Amino acid sequence: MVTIIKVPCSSANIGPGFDVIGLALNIYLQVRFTVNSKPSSTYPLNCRITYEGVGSETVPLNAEHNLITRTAVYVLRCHGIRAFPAETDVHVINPIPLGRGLGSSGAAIVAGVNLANEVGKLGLSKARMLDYCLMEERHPDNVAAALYGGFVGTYLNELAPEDTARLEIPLSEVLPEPAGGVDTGLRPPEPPHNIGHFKKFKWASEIKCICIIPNFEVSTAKAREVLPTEYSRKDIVFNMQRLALLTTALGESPPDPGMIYRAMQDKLHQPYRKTLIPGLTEILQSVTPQSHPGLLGICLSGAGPTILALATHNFETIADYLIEEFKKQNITCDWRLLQPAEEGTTVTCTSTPSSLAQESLTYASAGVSIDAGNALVKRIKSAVATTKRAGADAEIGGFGGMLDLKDAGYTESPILVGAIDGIGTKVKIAFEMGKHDTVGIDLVAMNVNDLVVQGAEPLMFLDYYACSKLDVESAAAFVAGVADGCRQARCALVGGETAEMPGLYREGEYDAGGAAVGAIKRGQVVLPDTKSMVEGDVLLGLASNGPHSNGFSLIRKIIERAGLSYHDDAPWSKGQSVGSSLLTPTKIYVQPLLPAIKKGLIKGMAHITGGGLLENIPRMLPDHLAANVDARSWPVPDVFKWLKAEGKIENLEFARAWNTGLGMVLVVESSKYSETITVLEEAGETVYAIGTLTKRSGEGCTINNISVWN
Ligand SMILES: Nc1ncnc2c1ncn2[C@@H]1O[C@H](COP(=O)(O)OP(=O)(O)O)[C@@H](O)[C@H]1O
Ligand SMILES: N[C@@H](CCOP(=O)(O)O)C(=O)O
Repeated sequence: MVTIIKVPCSSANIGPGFDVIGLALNIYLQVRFTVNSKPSSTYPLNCRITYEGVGSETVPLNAEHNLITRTAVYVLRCHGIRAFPAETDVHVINPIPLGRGLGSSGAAIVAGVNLANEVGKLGLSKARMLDYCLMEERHPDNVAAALYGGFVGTYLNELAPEDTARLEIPLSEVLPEPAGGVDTGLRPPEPPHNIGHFKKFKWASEIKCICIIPNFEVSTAKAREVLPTEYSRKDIVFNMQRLALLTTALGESPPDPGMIYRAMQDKLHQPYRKTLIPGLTEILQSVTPQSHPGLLGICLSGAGPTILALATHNFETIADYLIEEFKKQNITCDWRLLQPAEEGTTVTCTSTPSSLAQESLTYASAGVSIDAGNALVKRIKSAVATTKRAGADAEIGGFGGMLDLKDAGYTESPILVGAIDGIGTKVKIAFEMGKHDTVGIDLVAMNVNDLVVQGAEPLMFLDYYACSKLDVESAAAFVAGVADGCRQARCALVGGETAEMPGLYREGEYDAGGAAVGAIKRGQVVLPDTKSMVEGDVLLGLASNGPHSNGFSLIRKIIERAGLSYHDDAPWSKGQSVGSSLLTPTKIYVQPLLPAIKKGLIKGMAHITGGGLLENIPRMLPDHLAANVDARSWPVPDVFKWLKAEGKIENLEFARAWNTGLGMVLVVESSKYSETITVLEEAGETVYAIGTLTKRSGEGCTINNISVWN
């Protein structure tokens, strides 16, 4: 049996709530343990620790020194158990940055108390566990949020003098060096009952947390040493007034930026901590809801140095700006877009086959949440409805999606065309950036662009979203992107599938695919019309949006080899991060192309995806004709120039891996090419005459003057 304890990180104080309020956020410490019955163990306290993630080089793996296991031993000893059962295997997976004000120590302590509760079968209530946590971390904000989840307010009892004395007794009395004393064999002092109290507040779902995480640590202990021991009545009243309003204001939809921004001011801790965090005051004052729409408020996260900016939109712009402000102090930062972890600490057991036979199982216990699936359907209904078109109402919930061809304008039976595709590894950049609302556009684009090259009008779309554990927020953002793509292509999103498959995908990741159906009116030419193509026909190229949705395995390799993070500035695009530039959605060419198709201006089209110009152009040509393309006739976008140079990509490989700046290539009769350009330019396209068709003697596509790419 493997038991998994999952504890969220937390942001404490939220401005005026020093030592009072905490917000659990969705980065989780995981402690997995098994107890393997053995007569004895050679590990200290019978516990073997392995560790992966943040701090793997610094966090001690000796159970007497490690914060998680030391905390667990304290709780066990309070219950007369001197050590872990022989032999306990503890594996820690920690993605929480240490010493940055995101409650890593609070999470470790909560995990330790839960670990003791599980291995010792102590049956402690959460309230009692909070008492134990508070023996180690004396401020309740982080531990209460991590234990209970969500946005919490806390207070500690005023203790009797003897209890205060006991509270002061540090862990060192019960644990051997270096924690302090020798193992006396005595029971350690137990915490008084019900020391900590908490209340959960509402949190408006549109408020997200931008965490700007500087590349240096500030220990919470040090950040408490710089605080005064006494405050003026004026400063205390200042904070209390703001705190009282803030806790309600953050639960109201829509949130009031003016109120929240002012209510997040503080006079009790931030002004004193500026000595530890260069530029803190200036950075906190550098953004307002007026200067940065979407921003609600900004403060130090916990004891810092992380900055917490609450916002409803424009997350990346706000983050980029704050990162630039830190740069002025020569501090580099990482950033994360986080959201509240409502559930708090969870403990799950993965049973071995023999114990599995004993339990009453549920679908949820196997990791599939029907409730989350239902919540997602509710969330996406309105976005899906915006894709309604003639013939389809785009209402989800049925077993199959429908479209009435007659209502869609097809009175005679049309030719139906289907396409199916995925996004590829571009999704991995969405995971890195925590931005899920554009890859759905890529998914639609990859399909509908394939339909339109046949001359078909896209009519309906269905998407497939598969993940390990369904995160309603990111799945809803993904579907909003799909709906956006469908609106651009004017096709109805008539259905889809969300598959939650624990164990199949990595946690926090997903994959997506989709299929589109379109139609060609009876009598209209099906493209490519290879019979009509002749030598001298002109090739037109339509500008792309950079790398569309293929070639990303190579792109990711180049970025990795260049040592860049996706949050770093894009070397090829000022003011944009690597990730946001690469997430630019694939261009959807449907609406600009359909009028030109209807006018009979186009003989054939090639959607430039994997295989690039070299492989895709010949797909639309007859065997006797070849494309002669001049590499000087269109500009290669800066992103491609940088990728080519950084990856030392040879010219022919370049023309095969990516679209080089052209997302679509058209064959047009030479007499119609200027009219076609006019029609396409009027529809907003950038068009280049890139070559002509000639008699084929060898390759189906030759790129001349390719050396301009050197
Ligand atoms: N998962 C963990 N395992 C062991 N020790 C940890 C873990 N997480 C945090 N700690 C300890 O807590 C310290 C950070 O605590 P603290 O200064 O309170 O910062 P934070 O703001 O991250 O809570 C780390 O340097 C480390 O010693
Ligand atoms: N209220 C405490 C919160 C410390 O949080 P951490 O995440 O920095 O440990 C304080 O401000 O000292």
